[in-house]
Amino acid sequence: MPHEPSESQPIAIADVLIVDDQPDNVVILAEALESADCRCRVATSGKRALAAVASKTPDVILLDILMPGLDGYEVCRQLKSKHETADIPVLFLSALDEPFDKLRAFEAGGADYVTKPFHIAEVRARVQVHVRLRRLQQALAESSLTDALTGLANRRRFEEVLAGEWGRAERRNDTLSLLMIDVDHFKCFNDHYGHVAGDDCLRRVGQSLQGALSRSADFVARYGGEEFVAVLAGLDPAECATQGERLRAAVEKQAIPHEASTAGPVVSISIGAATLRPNRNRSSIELVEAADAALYRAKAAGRNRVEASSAGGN
Ligand SMILES: Nc1nc2c(ncn2[C@@H]2O[C@H](COP(=O)(O)OP(=O)(O)OP(=O)(O)O)[C@@H](O)[C@H]2O)c(=O)[nH]1
Repeated sequence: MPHEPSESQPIAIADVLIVDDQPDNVVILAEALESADCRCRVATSGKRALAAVASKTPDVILLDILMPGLDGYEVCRQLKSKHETADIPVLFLSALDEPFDKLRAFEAGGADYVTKPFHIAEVRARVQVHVRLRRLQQALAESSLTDALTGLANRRRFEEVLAGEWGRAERRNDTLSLLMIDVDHFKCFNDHYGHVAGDDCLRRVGQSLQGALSRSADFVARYGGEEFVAVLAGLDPAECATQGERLRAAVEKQAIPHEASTAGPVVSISIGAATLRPNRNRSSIELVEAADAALYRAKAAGRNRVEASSAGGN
């Protein structure tokens, strides 16, 4: 369960970027915020602010509007137009106090607006609210991509990773492999040992799979139910089958008793392995279907084995 910051908890140190060309404002803000669990960085122009964000993503940005060169509105617009920086809350701090100015700030993507001369306690309180909301948003984003039972990536995350890796492999003219993994006779396991034991078994299988993948780029997810999936880049079909065999052996080595299985005395998995070289005439669905067909053959051939797709790596 992701940690959700609450009202009563102090927030962890927050990284705040102060963007203002007036040194006096910067000093007052930095002093007040650093005494309130914030680490402040300073940028004295719009251009420098964009560079500071690119080098390290802050939790909140305090942004002046009237600055030489890029003004605050434009800085905010540029941040909001990029996927990596779009979610950083921007709190405008400006001497402009007409409703029209404030509206422009919100239209540019601002999350809040404080007029100068500001009351420092108010700025501090608003920063804390935005840090808390940002942390909550990050925790929610994380949990929406995580499988609650096993802690592995979930199907949604898998779809994202597969699309990303497919594109990357296509650009590099590299191969992409998929392992479709299914626990053998899992219905019998549940019937024999109960669903709580079944859940524990799925957790342990997930851990084994994760632990057996050696390269940092290798990816494993729970596909759904008792099915898991792994995405591996840059392997030929034989290497992919070898990785599949590592996973199969890792689960078998856990030696989780499965008296009701006809595939063996312990919990085992069947794996369908497929490797393709992505190009623009192909879709990743082809890879999933090839691995799925190979998994079907692994089941039909007696389970507890790896079957490679006949599609090959080209
Ligand atoms: N305990 C538990 N069981 C689950 C979960 N998700 C799916 N299952 C069970 O997994 C079982 C899958 O059964 P089947 O699809 O018939 O497959 P199987 O018994 O593994 O048979 P084969 O795949 O042919 O070896 C069903 O009984 C589901 O209820 C879960 O999160 N926890």
